[in-house]
Formats: sequence, structure tokens, C-alpha cells
Amino acid sequence: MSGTATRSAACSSDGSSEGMPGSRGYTTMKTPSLNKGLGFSKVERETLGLKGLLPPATLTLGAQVELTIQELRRKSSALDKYVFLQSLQDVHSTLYYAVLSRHTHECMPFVYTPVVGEACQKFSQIYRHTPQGLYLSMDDRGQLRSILDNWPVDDIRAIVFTDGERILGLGDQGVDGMGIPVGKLALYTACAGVDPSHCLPVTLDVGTNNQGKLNDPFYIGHKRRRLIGADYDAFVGEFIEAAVDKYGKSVMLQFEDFGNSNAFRLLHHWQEKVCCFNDDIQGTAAVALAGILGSTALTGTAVENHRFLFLGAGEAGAGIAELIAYAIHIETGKSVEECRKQIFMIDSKGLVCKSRLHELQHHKLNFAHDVAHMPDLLTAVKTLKPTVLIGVSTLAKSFNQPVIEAMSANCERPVIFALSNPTSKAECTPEEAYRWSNGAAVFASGSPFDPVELNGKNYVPGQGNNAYIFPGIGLAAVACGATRITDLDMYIAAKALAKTVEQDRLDVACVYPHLENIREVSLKVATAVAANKYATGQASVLPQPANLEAHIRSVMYEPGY
Ligand SMILES: NC(=O)C1=CN([C@@H]2O[C@H](COP(=O)(O)OP(=O)(O)OC[C@H]3O[C@@H](n4cnc5c(N)ncnc54)[C@H](OP(=O)(O)O)[C@@H]3O)[C@@H](O)[C@H]2O)C=CC1
Ligand SMILES: CC(=O)C(=O)O
Ligand SMILES: [Mg+2]
Repeated sequence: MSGTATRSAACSSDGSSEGMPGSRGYTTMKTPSLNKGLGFSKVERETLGLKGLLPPATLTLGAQVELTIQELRRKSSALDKYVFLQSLQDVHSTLYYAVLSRHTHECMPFVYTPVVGEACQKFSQIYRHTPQGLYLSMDDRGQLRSILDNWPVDDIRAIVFTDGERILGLGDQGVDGMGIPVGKLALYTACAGVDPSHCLPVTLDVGTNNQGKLNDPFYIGHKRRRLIGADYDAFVGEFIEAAVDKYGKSVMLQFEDFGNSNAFRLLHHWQEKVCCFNDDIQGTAAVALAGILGSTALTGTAVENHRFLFLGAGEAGAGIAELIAYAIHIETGKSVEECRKQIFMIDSKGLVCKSRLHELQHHKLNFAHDVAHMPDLLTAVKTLKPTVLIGVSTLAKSFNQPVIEAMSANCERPVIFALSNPTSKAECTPEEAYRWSNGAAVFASGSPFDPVELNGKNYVPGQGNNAYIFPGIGLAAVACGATRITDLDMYIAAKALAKTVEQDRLDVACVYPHLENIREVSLKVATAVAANKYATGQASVLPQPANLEAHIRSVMYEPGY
């Protein structure tokens, strides 16, 4: 992995692009990873044949970052800010990553949740006319391996791929879901320093069941209903095998925003065979567990002494619940089955319980306890008396005043995580959680919210989002050449993340670290996970570096000229 933006596998070392002799300077400026904008020095302008292609001024990268952030602030709509940043990535990627890395807290909402949700809904209208990743269509079955050769870089180490079926809490966006792998991989680089030239966003176009897209004359995907069954599995399998064949056994594949009727089956099938993980099931589990572990400093209650209630029993819900049960098992030595008994889940049909065994999807079965069925959240909060309430339901406003008040009656400091994305789907706002709990709630949300002042006290809602986890997992995988990603890695990542929460964050009831420190946080997560990869014989970069953290830091990409 390279250390600066000036190296790209797509381009030769003198700055000219492969296959385009005689157009050195112009081609350099037109190659996003080589372009420096006004940052080309006088010598470079002479030697690369850039004279005349630029006005005379030279500007440092820092000055260009400053101008860019000012221009971003002048854009009036959130979608315009998204388009502006994407356009920058298309033409001057070093500047794009420098802006994202230096202004992560400010820019993240415009490359990631919530605005990436709106961008996916309108992706066909704002299509960028430039390749941002690979679109692999079901019509291409049998040819996926050769299509990978069309991407200009061969040395790919991290892939985020989606089939667009469950984009955030917005449902099926078909091929317009491409905004998600593009956004997630931007955070690999901005939040963890994974070299962008080694990253590949992929969207599998297997059709869509979104009638709006099917009716839209400008929809850019295939207008047919979703592929299902054995044909679907074979298509996904062909892609994964093609990727491993081309990029090697340590290429890391991140499943993102698949529908839950496929996500669990695909993960179980592939996680023992290739280096992969499902971010919605596993990355989310790690970030939520980290928040619970971090909350102990505020509540005085250790994870094993909580009772948990989930609204939503899908990928995120089941993933978090299983990892919490595992954490309690490690802390107490009780069997995992026993530990699951203090975790309850509600789905669209009410409480998951034994009397519903016949109708439950497989991922809910472990939490179908022998309790009476309860149709609604408030009854469950009053009856089961949870001390932690986690929303992963996409049901906006479901944590209403009676629910938060009932949570407050159960314990002094209820932990309330409204994790559904984007903002419009959040189960409640931080202001509501703090107000209705008289300032006692320990709150986190999946999408960003502003700080709250209540009765003269400041509260900062943490962003309980897998963005605190997946960049560090990716960095670990790339730095040590991981051959597998396991549930144990997620537990280790959660523990590492929980340790990074600064005291000034806890002082304002926040259980996640400053986003401004995210690169250091990701480094800690990556170091812990990579150590586990070496300990379990699942690292292929050998021998193990004597100082793992220093090694990982040395391979982190720093946008610069
Ligand atoms: N903060 C973060 O880092 C992350 C947040 N998320 C967010 O979590 C949300 C859920 O994602 P995911 O778990 O993958 O989605 P799934 O589709 O897998 O699960 C959604 C769950 O919510 C349940 N649900 C839907 N409507 C209701 C309702 N009216 N009452 C009770 N339960 C309901 C569903 O019930 P049923 O099973 O009966 O259909 C299902 O169990 C999304 O908004 C997503 O953006 C996801 C990953 C990471
Ligand atoms: C954050 C994320 O992965 C999701 O909402 O799906
Ligand atoms: Mg997701």
C-alpha cells in the first residue's frame, strides 16, 4: 500500500497514463489521482508539459482545501453539497480526500448518511458520467471475471458491494444504491487511511422491485424485477469467485445493504470461504456493543447487568443482539444461550417469542423466549423493564414520550440508541430522548444530530454508526492481508473502540469518540483486529511486524503532493 496520493497503479511513475503517450501534461491533469489543480509547482509545469494549461498562480494543498470547504459551505442544498464533493472526487481526488480527512465531522453527512440516502433515491438523475465503480449486471453472467479487467487498477484490496435491496432504511433502490459503496469506501480512506487506489465500489444489478424505479424513464438500471433463488445465489457467487481469482485470497469483500432475505444466508455461506463481512450485521453489532461498553462509565451498569429490548429484529438487530450475548458470555462465563435470555426483540408483528416460532425467520429464533406475546413497544417496555432500548426498525418516531418515560421508570439512566438511518427514520431525536428522560438518557443515533442544551446542561449525541468500525476493519485487513474476518474480530473491534472515548465526550453523555480523531480511532481498531489475525493464523503479510501499530500507521494513506 502506498503512502501518498501521487502513486496510482493506473498510472506510470512519470505521471503519464498508460496507453496515452504524447499527452503527458493534459492527461495528468485529467487523471483524478494525479491532478494537483493549482498545486503543480513551476518545475512540474515545465517538466510535465503543463504550461498554458493552468493560470500562473500556485496554491498549496492546504490553501485548496480551505477554498473548497468555503465553496462547499456556500452550496445551499444538501444534495448540491453531495454533488459538489462527488464532482471533486471525479477530477482531483487528492484534494477530495484531503477535504474529507481534515473536515470529517463537517463533510461526512454529505458523502454518507443522511445525504447519501437522498443521493441514492435520485442517483439516476445525478449520474456522474464517469466511472465511480463497477456495475455488474445479471446480463453479464458468465463474463464477470473478464469485466473486472475493465477497471483500470489491478491491485484491489478492499471491495464494498451491494445489490441495492435495502439502502439505509429507504428500501430497494436497485442500481441507484451505488452511492452506498462509493460513500463507504470514501470513509475507508478519510477515516482510516486505506489507499483509495486499492478500493473498488461494486453494484450488482439484479433488477429492482421498486415500482417507482421501474416506471422511471431515466432509471439507469435494468428495468426488471429482482433475480431470486438459485440464479441469484449463482450470480453473487460468480462475482465473489471472480474477485478472489483476480485480486487474490486476501481481497476483502464487504457486503453492504443487502435485503435480509439474502444477507444472512450469503454471510453464512461465504464467511468461512473468503475474507468477507456483512457491515449491517457485524459492523453495526460492533459499534453498538462499543456504545454499551462505553455507557458503563455513565450508568455504572456493566453489560451483563442490563436488560435489552430491540425495536427491529433484522440484520442490525440480530447482529447486535448476538454480539451482546457473546460479550456477556465472555464477561460472566455463562453459556451464550443463557446470556440471550436477557435480550428481547420486537419485529413488525410484535414481540419475538416462543408462541411465534412457526412464523419466525431463522435469525430471530435464538431470541424467541418463553414469554407472553406483546403487540406493542410500550407494553414490552413496561412489562420486560429493559434498561437498554435499541432502535433498528426504520420506524420513525416510535420512541415516543410514553416509551421514553417508561424507560426512565425502569432505571436511573436508560440507554437509548435510535440507530435507524437516514435521519428521517430515526426512532427519536436526541432532544426528545433527553427532554422526556429529564436529561438522564444515554443516547446515540445512527445519523448525525446537533448537540442539545437542556436546563443549562450540554449533551452531545454520539453517532452510533458502523463508520466507527468498518474503516478500521478494512485497514486491518489490508495491512495484514487478512484471509478471514470473524465475529471475534468484531468483538475485539468493539472493545478497542470503547477504549477510545475521550473524557470530554463522557462529560457530555457521549459514548463515541470525536469524529475529528477518527483516523487515530481506526488505527486502534485496526491494530487490535490485525493482532487477532496474526494470533489466529489469518494474516498473509508475513512475518508479523514487530510493532504492529507502527506498521499499520506507516501504510496509512495521507492525501498530499
Ligand atoms: N447505525 C448504523 O450503523 C446502522 C443502522 N442501520 C439501520 O437500521 C435500520 C434497519 O436495518 P436492518 O436491520 O438491516 O433492516 P432489516 O430490514 O433487516 O430489519 C428491519 C427490522 O425492523 C422491523 N420493523 C419494520 N417495521 C417495523 C414496525 N412497524 N414495528 C416493529 N418493527 C418493525 C422488521 O420487522 P420484520 O422482521 O417483521 O420485517 C425487521 O425486523 C435501517 O434504518 C438501517 O439504516 C443498519 C445498519 C447500521
Ligand atoms: C449505516 C449503515 O450501514 C446502514 O444504515 O445501512
Ligand atoms: Mg448499511
